[in-house]
Formats: sequence, C-alpha cells, structure tokens
Amino acid sequence: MNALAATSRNFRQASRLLGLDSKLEKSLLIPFREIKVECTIPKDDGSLVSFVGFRVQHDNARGPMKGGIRYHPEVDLDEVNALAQLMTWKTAVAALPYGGAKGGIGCSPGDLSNSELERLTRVFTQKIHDLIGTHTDIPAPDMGTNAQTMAWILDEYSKFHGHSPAVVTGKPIELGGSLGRDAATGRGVVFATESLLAEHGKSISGSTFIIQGFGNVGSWAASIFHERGGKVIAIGDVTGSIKNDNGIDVPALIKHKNEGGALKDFNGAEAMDSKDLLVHECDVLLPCALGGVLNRENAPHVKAKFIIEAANHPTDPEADEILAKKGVVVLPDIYANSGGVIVSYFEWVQNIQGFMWDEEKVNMELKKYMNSSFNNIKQMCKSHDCNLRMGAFTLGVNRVARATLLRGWEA
Ligand SMILES: NC(=O)C1=CN([C@@H]2O[C@H](COP(=O)(O)OP(=O)(O)OC[C@H]3O[C@@H](n4cnc5c(N)ncnc54)[C@H](O)[C@@H]3O)[C@@H](O)[C@H]2O)C=CC1
Ligand SMILES: O=C(O)CCC(=O)C(=O)O
Repeated sequence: MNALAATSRNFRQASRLLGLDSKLEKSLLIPFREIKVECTIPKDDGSLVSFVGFRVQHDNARGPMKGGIRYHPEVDLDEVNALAQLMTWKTAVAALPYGGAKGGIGCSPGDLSNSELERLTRVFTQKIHDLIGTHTDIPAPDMGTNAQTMAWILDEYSKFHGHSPAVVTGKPIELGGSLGRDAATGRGVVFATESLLAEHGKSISGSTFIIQGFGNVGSWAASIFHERGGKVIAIGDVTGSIKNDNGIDVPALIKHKNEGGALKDFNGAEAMDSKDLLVHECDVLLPCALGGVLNRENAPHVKAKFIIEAANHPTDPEADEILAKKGVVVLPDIYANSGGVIVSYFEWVQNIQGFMWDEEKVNMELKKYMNSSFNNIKQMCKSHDCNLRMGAFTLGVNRVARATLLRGWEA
C-alpha cells in the first residue's frame, strides 16, 4: 500500500473511533494546497538539468503549516501528501500551535555537487517563496537536507522578503538555529523509547537495539542509547549493514563515518545482509530511514519486542496487523519522531523573541513535551480501547477537528 493510502487509512480509522461527521472527515483529509514546480539549474559542466519540486500544505486550522523538505529520488506528490498529512497530526499530538506541510525534490543529493545543490535549493525557494513564511508555512530539514540547505533557503527568501530567520528551522546556530535541534529528533526518540520501556518494566540500559538509517536521526539516537548504557547490536544504512552482538562502539563508528568511512568497512563489527537487519533478534528495532520498510513479507519474521518509528510511516498497515498479532508493540511515528518538530517550534519561538535558550533548557523542555504527549496518548488508548497508533491518531485528529469546528464553516 502506498504511503498516502496507508496514512489516510489510519486517519479514517481514527475518525471512526472519534465519530467524526463525514463532511468534516473529508475536509480534514483534503490538503489545503499542493504546489508542484519545475526547477532547472545549470550543472557544474554547463549542461542544464531539471528536477520536480513539491510543497504540500495540508492543514492550517491550528496555526502556520510546518514540516521538512526531503531530497530523495523517490519523492513524488503522493509521498509528499502523506508526509504533509502526518505533520498535521504530529504537531497536534505534540500540542504545538502549528498545522502540517511537507516538501521535497525528486533528486539524488549524493550525485550533485555542493554548488549544484545550492543552485537547486535557491531555484526551488524562488518558486515557492510567496507561499511560505514565518506565519504561513515554515520548512525544516528532512531526509537528504540539513542545516546548510536551510541556510540557503533563508538567504534566498530574505532577498524577497527581508531578513526572516523564523521562515525556516533547523538552521545553523550562526544564523539563528537552536542549540539542540540537530540532535532533537534522535533525543526525542530516546525519551519516547524510555517511556515505553518503563511501562513494560524495562530500561534502556540492558536492552538491545537495532537501527536502520545512520543519518541525522539514526546516528543521534544510536549515540544517546549507547551513552545511556543501551547495547546497539546492529546498524544499517544505504551502503550496507553491520552487527556486533557485544554492542557496537557508536562514538567510534561516528568518527569512522565522519572521516569518510563506509559502514561496512568499520572494523568494530562484522558485515551482515541488509535484508536480515529488520528481522534480527533484539529488544528494540528502530527504522530511521525510509517509509514502508516493514511490510507483509518481513513482518512475520520480526523478532523485536518493540518497534519505535523514528522514520515516517515505516510500517505498512498490513505489517501493523501482523505485528499486533505477534504481540510486538509499535510506537507510532507521529509521536516517536516528534522531537524534531518540537525543537523546531522552540527555534521559531526563540527567533520571534530574538532570544536564545541554552541547550539544557531546550533538552529539558523537549523531555516535558515528549512525556506529556506519551501520557495523553495512553489516555486516548484507554478511552478508545485502542493501540498506540490509534491513541496517537485520535489525539491528533481530535485536536485538529475541534480547531476546525471552532473556526466555523461560514464562507
Ligand atoms: N531530520 C529530522 O529532524 C526528522 C526526520 N524524520 C524522519 O527520519 C527519517 C530519517 O531522516 P534523517 O535522519 O533526517 O535523514 P538523513 O538523510 O540524515 O539520513 C538518512 C539515512 O537513511 C539511510 N538510508 C537511505 N536509504 C536507505 C535504505 N534503502 N536502506 C537503509 N538505509 C537507508 C541513509 O544511508 C542515511 O543513513 C526519515 O523518514 C525522516 O522523514 C522524522 C522527523 C524529523
Ligand atoms: O522540524 C520540522 O519542522 C519538521 C520535521 C519533519 O519534517 C518531521 O517531523 O517529519
């Protein structure tokens, strides 16, 4: 099932549990605006190349729309729609004063030089600058983009609208970025895991972890699990996978990667087949890369007791059902990876106030937001007698539905 069908199916299930009116249900599902633009740039050799860029603004009932920008060859309108919809429910679950949006460009960032990436980002910004803004739609990094990408967007946007640091989050600190934003999604994932494990009488220290994806989210999550006494026994990325049953030395692996080394060449672990990564024995499995990686083919073979959805929509609905029957507990994306957008919100607040928080305050507030969402989700699970995914969806969808109704329907 594709990402949009899967996300919409989860939404409809939550809508039924909440007893929403069918007109309201339809209006919540249809995106506010879909933007598709052609971005043509000269390559370094002088030849021209075109890419398609998207920004889907899903809902703004609760505030300005918010969500990352992804650079990946598989980006298309359906996927961006699904990711934008997930942002609407995610910001609502976290009780942030935001709606949801997402953007992306169908490209392979690894095949483009730094100056080609800069030109592409600037052209994309030129095409969408009138439709984003500090109080309308605020982009941030996602897969394949980073603080540098946000710096280019900020610079290009400011040429049209004047200096506007709060138009993007996840910026470099020197340009108004927040301390702690780089690590925030991974750190939030760790707080979420800690709450879930505690409920089951377990803790990070003494548990084993497998992580798919070793970029921003996966590497920070791995590093903080390791710091807290967790044993990270296998890690995979787009180049391959490695394992060490005694635990991978995560700081040494990060150093190896920062020096340009490939995962498979790390000498503190042995290579494993990437097909086996998600079905290898462990306590906690963390998909931190692409969507749809847990599906009906591999779900029956999953041996983890807990799955923490650090990636967006990593679990297909068919896999969800199989995992539930096996007793595997799945902590859903719209809660598990919300640490990134929570600290993006803190960054936006700091930019608007013109005041900078220290990292300790950022991390402390992040923990408060993550713990509060977890308790609210558990409450919804109790009220609607449902699993954690539906607990999170009913929490988010109900907040957006209430805001929509309070605004009224009159033209
Ligand atoms: N960056 C952020 O703040 C947030 C990211 N997310 C989600 O987390 C996930 C990862 O995002 P980032 O870490 O930011 O991306 P990133 O671009 O920094 O890293 C992506 C990682 O995934 C790996 N990967 C790509 N294709 C793969 C494949 N076929 N098999 C195994 N590994 C593969 C890459 O090698 C890389 O290690 C995405 O689903 C994103 O939407 C969610 C919330 C916030
Ligand atoms: O930080 C943000 O605004 C959005 C992060 C994001 O794209 C996500 O949570 O999937």
